[in-house]
Amino acid sequence: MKLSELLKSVSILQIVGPAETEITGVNIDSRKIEKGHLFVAIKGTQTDGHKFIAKAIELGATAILCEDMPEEKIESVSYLQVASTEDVVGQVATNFYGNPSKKLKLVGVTGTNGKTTIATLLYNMFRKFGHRCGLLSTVCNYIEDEAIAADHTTPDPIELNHLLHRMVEAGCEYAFMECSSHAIAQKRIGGLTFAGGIFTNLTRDHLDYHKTFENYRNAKKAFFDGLPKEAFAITNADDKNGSVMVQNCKANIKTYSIRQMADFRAHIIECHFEGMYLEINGREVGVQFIGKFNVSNLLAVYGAAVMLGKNPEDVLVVMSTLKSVAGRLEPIRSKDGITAVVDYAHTPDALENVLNAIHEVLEGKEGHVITVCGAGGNRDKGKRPLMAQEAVKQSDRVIITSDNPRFEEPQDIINDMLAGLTPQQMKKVVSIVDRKEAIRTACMMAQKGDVILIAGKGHEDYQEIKGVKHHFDDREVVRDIFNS
Ligand SMILES: CC(=O)N[C@H]1[C@@H](OP(=O)(O)OP(=O)(O)OC[C@H]2O[C@@H](n3ccc(=O)[nH]c3=O)[C@H](O)[C@@H]2O)O[C@H](CO)[C@@H](O)[C@@H]1O[C@H](C)C(=O)N[C@@H](C)C(=O)N[C@H](CCC(=O)O)C(=O)O
Ligand SMILES: Nc1ncnc2c1ncn2[C@@H]1O[C@H](COP(=O)(O)OP(=O)(O)OP(=O)(O)O)[C@@H](O)[C@H]1O
Ligand SMILES: N[C@H](CCC[C@H](N)C(=O)O)C(=O)O
Ligand SMILES: [Mg+2]
Repeated sequence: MKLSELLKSVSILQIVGPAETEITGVNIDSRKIEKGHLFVAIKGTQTDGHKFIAKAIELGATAILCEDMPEEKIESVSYLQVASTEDVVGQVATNFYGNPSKKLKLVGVTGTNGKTTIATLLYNMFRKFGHRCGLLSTVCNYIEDEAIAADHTTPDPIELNHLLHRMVEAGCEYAFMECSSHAIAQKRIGGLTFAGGIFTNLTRDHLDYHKTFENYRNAKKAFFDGLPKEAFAITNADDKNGSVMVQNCKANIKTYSIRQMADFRAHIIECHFEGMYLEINGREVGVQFIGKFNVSNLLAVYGAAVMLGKNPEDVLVVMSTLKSVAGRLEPIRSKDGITAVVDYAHTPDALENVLNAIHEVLEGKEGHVITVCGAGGNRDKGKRPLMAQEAVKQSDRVIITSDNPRFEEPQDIINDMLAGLTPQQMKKVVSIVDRKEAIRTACMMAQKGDVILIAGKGHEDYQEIKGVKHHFDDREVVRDIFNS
């Protein structure tokens, strides 16, 4: 692609070197540069991409997009200066891959919890409607049936546009994606054209990165500020930030609620371990999910499907066939009548909700609740004591253990969690650093009718310790224990 074509709609402050050249690829990481690539130098949280300009050229970069012009320049290389590389990299990536989001109906989901669930259910639903679809999510990316491992919730702008381009090539009509707050703040979704946006909820998470709750909220809001007027924006009227999100949104705004008047409304008629019976906008439907929060998630799915032009009755028929997403309230039963539930709850709010869901189902029955949970290392420390409090509030026994310690000492993380508890609360808590031992202990404590919640890692099949991912899967561990 010609450099001028690649930089369409990008405001360039200065060009040094050849104004036109043929570009074979775009990269923000010097280590991935190949001959003929454009290297985009970005100032990051760990280092400054500008430091790797020389390295990129050595590897074959023929053009450099930067904020600061390097002092030493090479004659054959084009240097293009912009005010903010982060602001324009999305547009450049989109241009390079032929504007794939415009050729798809792209729906983005943002909020603290529920993104993976909603995006995945929409992908499953639209495939059941017979459409070719793509999915970008924390668990895995998909182009129709082809699974492509995901290492971020939202990929970097280059990979993101590459994946969307591959979806277009594969004949996809729809793409559903999660928009993490990091991704929005870092403009990974810059330049994309969305057909719709969904807001789930906003509670505490990622304050290590955003510093204040307000910054975190504004990052999410920026997604809705950027939606075009042709798009729809579906927001959760039950969340106190639901209306803030769409304050400056030009799109067609719709609301959903399980508590008040809204465009999309639902209430629970009946609930058991296998699922719920719901009324959605006046029609009844049986679903294979539990938990009030899943009613909200399903409403968001319903709303988006209707806004994408589907007939409400058909949507409910397909909805009744949808199954829970990997590692989200995934039940595993023992021969002796114990139920383990593996869930990805890794915020105080998610823990509260998941435990609520378990109690809603247990209501009137004998069983106790035993919770196994930890907190991730090198992430928001403030959430740790709050997570322990939530676990203790609604469990009969709690085993505090390790999640992904990353570069922290596991015992330090556990201590941060325990610091949130009173001596009285401590009486129902034990801490066991080794996660497998913690799960085994919970299984030993449990009796017929009890529920063991294993929270935090959901679908993850690894435990990340000091930069190394060791194989670890909560579901596998609990199945082995149940079968032995
Ligand atoms: C804090 C954070 O989000 N960091 C992301 C950010 O990296 P950064 O700003 O720290 O980059 P940096 O390491 O300082 O490097 C600056 C620039 O120099 C470049 N570089 C660096 C080294 C080199 O040799 N050559 C080179 O060119 C880098 O490619 C980069 O462009 O931009 C990178 C490219 O997009 C991301 O890979 C990286 O994700 C890190 C690894 C990460 O762990 N992110 C997590 C927190 C994250 O993004 N999570 C959210 C989900 C959270 C949720 O659950 O909601 C996600 O979307 O996955
Ligand atoms: N609507 C919701 N409200 C509150 N909690 C929820 C909701 N949906 C799911 N959860 C809880 O949050 C956990 C994570 O759900 P999910 O993976 O769908 O969220 P996410 O927003 O994609 O998370 P991440 O930011 O880590 O990608 C679930 O395992 C469940 O415990
Ligand atoms: N995407 C989230 C996932 C957290 C999952 C939990 N298992 C942890 O490691 O903290 C994050 O990176 O904060
Ligand atoms: Mg997710």
